[in-house]
Amino acid sequence: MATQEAASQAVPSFEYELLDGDPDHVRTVVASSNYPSPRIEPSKVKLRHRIGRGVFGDVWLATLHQSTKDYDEYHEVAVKMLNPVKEDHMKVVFDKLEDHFYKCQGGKSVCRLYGVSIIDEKLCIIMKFYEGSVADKMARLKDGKLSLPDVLRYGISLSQGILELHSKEVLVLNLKPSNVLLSTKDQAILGDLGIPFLLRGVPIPNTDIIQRLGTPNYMAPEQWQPEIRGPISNETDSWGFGCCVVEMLTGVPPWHGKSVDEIFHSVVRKQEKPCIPSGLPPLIENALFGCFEYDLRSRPLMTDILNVFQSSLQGVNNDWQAIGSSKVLNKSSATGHTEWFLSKDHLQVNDLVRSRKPLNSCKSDNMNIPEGRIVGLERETEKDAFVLVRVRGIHDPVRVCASTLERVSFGLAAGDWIRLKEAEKKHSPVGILHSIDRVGNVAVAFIGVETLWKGNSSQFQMAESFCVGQFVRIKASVLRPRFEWPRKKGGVWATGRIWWVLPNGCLMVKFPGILAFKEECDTYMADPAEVEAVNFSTCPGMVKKYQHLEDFHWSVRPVLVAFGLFTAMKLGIAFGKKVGRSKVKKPQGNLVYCESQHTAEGQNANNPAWIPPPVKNILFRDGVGTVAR
Ligand SMILES: Nc1ncnc2c1ncn2[C@@H]1O[C@H](COP(=O)(O)OP(=O)(O)OP(=O)(O)O)[C@@H](O)[C@H]1O
Repeated sequence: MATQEAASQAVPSFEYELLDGDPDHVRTVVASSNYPSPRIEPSKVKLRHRIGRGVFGDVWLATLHQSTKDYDEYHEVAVKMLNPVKEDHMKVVFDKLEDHFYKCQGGKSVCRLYGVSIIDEKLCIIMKFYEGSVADKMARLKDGKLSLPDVLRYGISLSQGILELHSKEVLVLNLKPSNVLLSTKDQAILGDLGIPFLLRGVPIPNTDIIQRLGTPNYMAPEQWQPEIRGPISNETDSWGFGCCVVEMLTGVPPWHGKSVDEIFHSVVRKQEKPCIPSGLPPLIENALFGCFEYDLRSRPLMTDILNVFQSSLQGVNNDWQAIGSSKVLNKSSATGHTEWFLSKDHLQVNDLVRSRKPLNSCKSDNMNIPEGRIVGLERETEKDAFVLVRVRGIHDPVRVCASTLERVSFGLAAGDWIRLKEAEKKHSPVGILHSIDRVGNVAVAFIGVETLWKGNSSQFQMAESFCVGQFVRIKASVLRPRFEWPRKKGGVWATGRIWWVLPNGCLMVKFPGILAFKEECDTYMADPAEVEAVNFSTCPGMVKKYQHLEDFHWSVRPVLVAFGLFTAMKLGIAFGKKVGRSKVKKPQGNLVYCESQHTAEGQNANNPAWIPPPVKNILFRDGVGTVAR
């Protein structure tokens, strides 16, 4: 209560400017006047009834009272009342909310905001009331599906709204049909202006509620544990957008009927993707496939999606029908990069370039151009554009397909492994470079940071790179690794094989040398700063080399033991036979005991191939006995 009073006292009175009496044009004068704050006194908001309850709070229909000395006005508004936050965080979050308010102002395709307030000790966003959402419209239809032209139309304005937020460095993270509102002109309006993004890291008093960064059915893989599997970035919203479109087309939300744990298992662990209905225009289908790439770097940006939707709108008709669903195909090129990945950086004349490494690979298979400079561009076919590269030692410029080259600035290219010169405690010092511009500004993903880390190339040096298939082990100097890691008998760190590299450099490691009975227990994570590569050449001595061989598969040891036994038996048999034969031929004592026969009957009785040829008669020197078989 104290917080609320304090907030209310601190809140300056809020003024509106009414244009032509149209509530659509009620706009705050805060931004343009002397008023420093969009805060609205709680007494001016009268809650009427609750419209709905969401993961991050409730939405109410309310009346906003506005009075000046000249007039008294009441406006119908919607109030998003956020879930309670801890009292000692209230001020910080309220300040953030205020800042968020300014950022989200003025977009054409985003929900119009009127102000922020604290009502009943809960943070509130006061916004324009819209007639309904895309989810409401779908609920009114018999099969719940929208027509393709409607989906494309809504998709266009939705992507414009998302782009407006991205331009202010705000991520939405909660794209779903109930958060796509509809204007009176049936235009899609982005209704959730990044509430999960705003509230990330803010503790809530109710510890029973699991805080998530979105709504499970619509969440991208990195959104589940952004500090570990991140970063969350603009492409995270591409996944959410794809989910929205699939639901609009099919009438069914992605992962419908699955529990939160099951969705996590499908999306994050098994790397499954929502099903895309077949029969869509190829460009749309291709963009949707791209939205569901596991590695966010391979997904399209909102501008790419907007272009595709705009160009597909002409020429589609209402007759489209969802025919079954198609699984996502891997559309990566020879280097493992999608067209969306490649479209994120365009080469220019004078750029330093080198041959592009395949995705998650340590070395380029084809280092045709170890280093060169672009001296000419061919732009006729943008997608497969060719460039002319001047390479040292070659007289004429070489004509190369642009997609096989990567730009190198300040010695770094997107995808490189880099290490911070001055380590920070809260995150790994080793990360993956996501982008570098021509003046050296970089965006890097680290374990321990939820979003992309922005800085300058001078803060980094190259780090050892890791790739899928490599064997790694925790460095001996690391006593307590960031993530759990198995040990071998005797307490030494086990060696595992990299199975996947996440966009922040987090290594997903399997232990083929350890027999795991549960699927969930067979994958471990590792901080690249804490591991070292292991291979035959770095294993000193035969014992270490043999131990490394055991890391390849848990069956190596049993197979080798069996092989050893087999060899021992074979040798035994051969030796026994020799001895036996020589004794039969040259009997010297009363009793001739055939050792090889005994061995074969005892340990390999089930294996006829191992039994020596039947012995009909064994002669004793004195001719007393015969053993028949
Ligand atoms: N400005 C608005 N005008 C009219 N209806 C709105 C407005 N904002 C939200 N709604 C509607 O209120 C209902 C509840 O919204 P809310 O955003 O709280 O729930 P949600 O979308 O299910 O969950 P989340 O909290 O994850 O966003 C939804 O049906 C939504 O369409």
